[in-house]
Amino acid sequence: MEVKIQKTLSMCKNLMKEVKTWGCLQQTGLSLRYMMEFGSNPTPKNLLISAQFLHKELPIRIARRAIELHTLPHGLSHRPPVLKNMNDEKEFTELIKSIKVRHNNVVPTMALGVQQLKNVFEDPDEIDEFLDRIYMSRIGIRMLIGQHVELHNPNPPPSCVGYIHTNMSPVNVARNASEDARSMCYGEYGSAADVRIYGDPDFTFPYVPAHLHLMVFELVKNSLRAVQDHFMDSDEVAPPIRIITADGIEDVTIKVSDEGGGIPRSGLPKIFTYLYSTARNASWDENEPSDLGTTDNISVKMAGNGYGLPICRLYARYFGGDLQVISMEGYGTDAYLHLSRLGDSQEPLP
Ligand SMILES: Nc1ncnc2c1ncn2[C@@H]1O[C@H](COP(=O)(O)OP(=O)(O)OP(=O)(O)O)[C@@H](O)[C@H]1O
Repeated sequence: MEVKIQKTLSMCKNLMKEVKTWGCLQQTGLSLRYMMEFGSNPTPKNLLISAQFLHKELPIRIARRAIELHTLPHGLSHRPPVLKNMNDEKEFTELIKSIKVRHNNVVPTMALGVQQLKNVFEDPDEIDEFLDRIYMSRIGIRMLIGQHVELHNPNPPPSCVGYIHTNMSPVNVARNASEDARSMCYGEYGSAADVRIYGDPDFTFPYVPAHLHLMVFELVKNSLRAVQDHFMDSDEVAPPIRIITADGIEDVTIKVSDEGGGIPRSGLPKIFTYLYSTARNASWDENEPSDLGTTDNISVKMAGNGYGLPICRLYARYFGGDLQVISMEGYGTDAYLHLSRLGDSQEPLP
């Protein structure tokens, strides 16, 4: 028995040593343009180069996050939901192979741990900055793994290089995302405001449709909810939500405008913080299934987690864009989603 314990302890020590070694190495950020150009020619030689890159890059990125998790204040890394994942460290090598699947649970697991410690943190910025780094890193890791896996697809969909659509129509993606958000709204409220989309459906640029779908879905969902609540006791027909797309030289910008009563000025600084939600059903249930963190949806309800806006902004920033929210209390809200169309900015690596 003692020999077994000694053996396990020595394995753990070696593993920690290895994590530290990897965690000290420099991360390498890629740009959308590079991923697209490299991926458009998936020859055996390029697949090998890609695999060699991931083989080195993933341990570095994961090790950096593992080190940060270990050094968290207030014992966050010892909360039961977080610990569950930390045990996986022991199978680090195996874990790299199945990393994408494992990462499916990182967001809800961390969110639950953070929720349990919500009142313990003296400085709320501390936890927001930490979560930003964790989730940004996660977006990058999933993008890299997804790109590599998709490059093996012998019949890729037309105009697709891995996750990147070389001719993505923002108007079409916005239409699909809005319909998905409206369906959810119907399910929860029994009705949903119209969504009108303005812009040229034939205009295209290279981007990741799953990312844009997620962002527009979250913004429209917020607007639909605001309109529903604002016009709840009114006989007036709920005013439509307007989505305007503009193609500039630097950015493609998508504006989501609603007349849902806006956000009080005092509340604005909080909307990009995690866990801030004014939803009546704001609740965290350990047993409740959640889609938080998949590329397609980050929430299964209209509202309640307070994750929509901060995660949406991370997706926008990942490829060099940004998200701004401007509001007129008593009238409505405009969300400006800026997507960098040049695709040259390197991944922001925390
Ligand atoms: N268009 C909007 N109109 C009015 N308030 C808004 C709007 N968008 C966001 N908000 C406010 O910002 C808060 C945070 O939004 P966020 O999307 O981050 O989380 P949520 O919608 O509450 O929950 P979820 O994680 O399920 O998206 C909302 O609870 C709401 O109070």
